[in-house]
Amino acid sequence: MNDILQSAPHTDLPALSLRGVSKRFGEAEVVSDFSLDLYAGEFVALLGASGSGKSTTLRMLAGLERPSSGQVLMGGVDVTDLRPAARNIALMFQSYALYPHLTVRQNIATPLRQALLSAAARLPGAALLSAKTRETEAAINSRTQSVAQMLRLDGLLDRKPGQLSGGQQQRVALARALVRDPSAFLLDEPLSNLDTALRHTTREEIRDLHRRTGHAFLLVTHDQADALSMADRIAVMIAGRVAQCAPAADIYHRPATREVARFIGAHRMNIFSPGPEAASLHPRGAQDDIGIRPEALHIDPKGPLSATLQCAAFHGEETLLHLRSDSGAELLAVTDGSAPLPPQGSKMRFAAPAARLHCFDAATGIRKEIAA
Ligand SMILES: Nc1ncnc2c1ncn2[C@@H]1O[C@H](COP(=O)(O)OP(=O)(O)OP(=O)(O)O)[C@@H](O)[C@H]1O
Repeated sequence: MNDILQSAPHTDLPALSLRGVSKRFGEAEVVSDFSLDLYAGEFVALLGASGSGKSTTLRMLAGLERPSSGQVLMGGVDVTDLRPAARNIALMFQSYALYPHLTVRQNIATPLRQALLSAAARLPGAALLSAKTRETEAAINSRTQSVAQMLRLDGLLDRKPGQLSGGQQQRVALARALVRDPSAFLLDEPLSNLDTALRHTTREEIRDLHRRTGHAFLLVTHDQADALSMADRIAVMIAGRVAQCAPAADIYHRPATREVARFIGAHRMNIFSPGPEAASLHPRGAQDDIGIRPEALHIDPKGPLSATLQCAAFHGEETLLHLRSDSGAELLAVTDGSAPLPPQGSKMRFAAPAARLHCFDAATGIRKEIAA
């Protein structure tokens, strides 16, 4: 009993590892040769477009799906063939599906009751008959109370889910996932049902929970703002493969491939194919692709890049300029929302600091370093 209530031992080995894991459904390989180490205390986000294989990866970690090849390890032990219940992993899905007829206390305690009490001992009144059941119930109650306190739910324990706000329900779901003190915590799009304001507070809460528990957290999301704001490292998944796994700032400033560059960033990176226009930004543009983020371009009458304003979209703090470059490429630039703008159809010129330019091999799309 105490084994389940105690924290997982902290070792130097990763809490969770994927070693060359692939998954095929029929002919289609939806996850290819995926390797990742997740240590206790780390928060990693698996970020990718819909269909890139994120949930399948998470399901293989949780034991809900068997890899076609490769291994899943926990604390260095091969768990590839272990069923979900035998892995000490908490999984939280998009819909947090609380039991509506149970109180918050009962909802949180359910995973422990199922793990620690027999079906007979879970019946109402069973605790009156057996001292052992009473002792287990007391331990479950105390653990429930401490997890509820951690998530600021202790004043709400006797309410039913229907009497809670969306954010409170979310915290109950987190508490229920945490109550068994898992060695890893997997979150599958946990914020997708929340409105914008609640999303911001819940991000903070999950981040805070991670700091306080010291567990290994893996978040699956298609929303880069969620990944950037919560995770220490982001694994960008493109078509079943990890295209890059690095801290958020590295992925933004030094994307490993053209695809990652286009995927990360509030606005899609401008990427020029080799030619005079790319070469006007950097000599390497004669043979390589040159990229520049819209937010790194600035209006400069003497700048090398000339384009025609197609339309401007005002967003308050900033204005998005949709332009067409002289070679006919679409171009996006961001300017200060308070700056006056020329009328549609005007010719404008832009410059970009050399340090903000990105260079990619035109054939493979792989990043090449360029001197600033
Ligand atoms: N049981 C299954 N049988 C066949 N194909 C499947 C199965 N589960 C997933 N797939 C396919 O595998 C691919 C990856 O799906 P997955 O759900 O892992 O992607 P995802 O990145 O999590 O997407 P989303 O963000 O939309 O949930 C998709 O093309 C999906 O249709």
